[in-house]
Amino acid sequence: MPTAELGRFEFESGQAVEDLTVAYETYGEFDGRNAVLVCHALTGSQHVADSPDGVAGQGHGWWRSVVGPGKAIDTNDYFVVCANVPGSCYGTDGPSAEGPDGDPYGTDFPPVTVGDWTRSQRRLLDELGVGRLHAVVGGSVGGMNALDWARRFPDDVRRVAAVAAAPRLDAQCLGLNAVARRAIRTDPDWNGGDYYGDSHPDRGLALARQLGHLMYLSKDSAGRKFGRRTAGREAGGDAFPSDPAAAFFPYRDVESYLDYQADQFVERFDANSYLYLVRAMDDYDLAAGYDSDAAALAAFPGDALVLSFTGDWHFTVDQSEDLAESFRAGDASVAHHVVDSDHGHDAFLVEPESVGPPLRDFLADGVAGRSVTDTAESDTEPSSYAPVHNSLFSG
Ligand SMILES: CC(=O)SCCNC(=O)CCNC(=O)[C@H](O)C(C)(C)COP(=O)(O)OP(=O)(O)OC[C@H]1O[C@@H](n2cnc3c(N)ncnc32)[C@H](O)[C@@H]1OP(=O)(O)O
Ligand SMILES: N[C@@H](CCO)C(=O)O
Repeated sequence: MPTAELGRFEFESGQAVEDLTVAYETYGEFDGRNAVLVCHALTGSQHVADSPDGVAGQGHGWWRSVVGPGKAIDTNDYFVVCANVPGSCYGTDGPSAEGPDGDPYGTDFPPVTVGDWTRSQRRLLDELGVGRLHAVVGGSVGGMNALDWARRFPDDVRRVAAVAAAPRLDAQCLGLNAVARRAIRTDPDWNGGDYYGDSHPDRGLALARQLGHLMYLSKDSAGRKFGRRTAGREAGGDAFPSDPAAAFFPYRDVESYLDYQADQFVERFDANSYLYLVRAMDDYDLAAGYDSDAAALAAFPGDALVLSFTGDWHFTVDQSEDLAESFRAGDASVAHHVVDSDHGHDAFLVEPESVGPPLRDFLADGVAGRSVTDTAESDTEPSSYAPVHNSLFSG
């Protein structure tokens, strides 16, 4: 696994680490003009495409249907770079990494922000000899990371694609994320973040992720996947305490799914990293330090693709339309491409057939790309694309 030692790195919090290690992957050959930075989502890794050496676990590229030889982001044409963000746990320094005293940092690791991710990526690209990027592409909080590039380094990137993203999280998602973090911190095994070498706070992390999964589904996708079906009780994990009355009631398919996903997740992710990265997402505000989103993006002269999904209530089509309007106010050429999908937020991960063509053509020809559509040119009012399910709790 390639890593770069980036030297002293000062975080936006003012705290620093003396020698920041960043784990990254590259795919394809660099020709001086073809570098594409892909920014991963919350719990993703640097392994965006399948690795030729077949790394285990997260080596199974999380966007392998979109990035690779002959894929939409074609590694025969582009030099793709993906780096694990600071605070995460796939080889870049974060709470589970070894600190100066030889023990894991735990919660002594500095708080991280999306801006820290962008600055660490800039430093990594300098190490790799990449100056101006052809494009930055990111999904979900990776899309926020891509927007941060347009704001922070507007002359360093020709094209920016923000997929299933938004300028900031809304109050409902902030609330759910706050509860998710509490689930981790109230697990007795969390122990103030000092649990390495001991029992990990798996139950807290499982609950946090289950809340996350519910945010990434839509009512339609959850209804289609599970309905109200009953699952075999033997399918359930025994991680959580039960009560005698529970035996009278069904253990449902949706519960079984959440238990299964949580079991998988606690095997691959660190609880402190989850706390750190969710906070970074919550904290991100495109307009921070500016009067407005438009002012924050005003210096970006390139092409911008805003790609949203009708079934996504985590980052809504309306938020993407506002973002596109903010780009339109400046010098950027922008297209807001709306995908009609009931998959929910994770549509960007599971619908390569919808995401691939506009991304491919945007990388090739910018907003003039053949498959790229724009709400400003469509007959349909953007608001008519608004997701039906604005609230997790609406009837
Ligand atoms: C960059 C990044 O995003 S990070 C890395 C990838 N992303 C994530 O891990 C995010 C969290 N995961 C997800 O959101 C989704 O699982 C995705 C997006 C990765 C895949 O979505 P889908 O293809 O729709 O798969 P789905 O969510 O239905 O999960 C399928 C798994 O759940 C299991 N499953 C489905 N229904 C049930 C059920 N009722 N009970 C128990 N298990 C179930 C399936 O057997 C399957 O197991 P497998 O993965 O071992 O084969
Ligand atoms: N499900 C993805 C996207 C979250 O926004 C992840 O966990 O990384």
